Amino acid sequence: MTDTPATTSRDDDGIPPELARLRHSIDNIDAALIYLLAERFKATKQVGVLKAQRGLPASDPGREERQVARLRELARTADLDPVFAEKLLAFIVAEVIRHHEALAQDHAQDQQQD
Ligand SMILES: O=C(O)C(=O)C[C@]1(C(=O)O)C=C[C@@H](O)C=C1
Repeated sequence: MTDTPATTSRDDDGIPPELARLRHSIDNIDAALIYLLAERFKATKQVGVLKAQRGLPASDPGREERQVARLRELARTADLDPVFAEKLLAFIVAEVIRHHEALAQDHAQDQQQD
């Protein structure tokens, strides 16, 4: 089998052009979401290192509360379901906290070895 690019004309064969156009747009949006998430995780990794170095807790419920309120409001303005926006943030933040905890553990182990 030969390699096929991510978006192939073969994928679009035999489907209505309008559907193909919309799927192309969806693929672009999905790509943007992946790049945006990667940037967000790069930033939160730096936060995790900083927190580990200073012995700060992985999670900050007050900050999360403010983020939820802000994103729910943004979602309303953008005509997106605020409940979905809150769930998405919770999903992402849970992963960030997992990373923070792993970084804190690594940092504690490094300290013990010194
Ligand atoms: O802002 C922080 O303190 C973070 O660790 C980042 C972040 C986030 O992903 O936005 C993650 C965990 C905290 O509970 C709050 C926010």
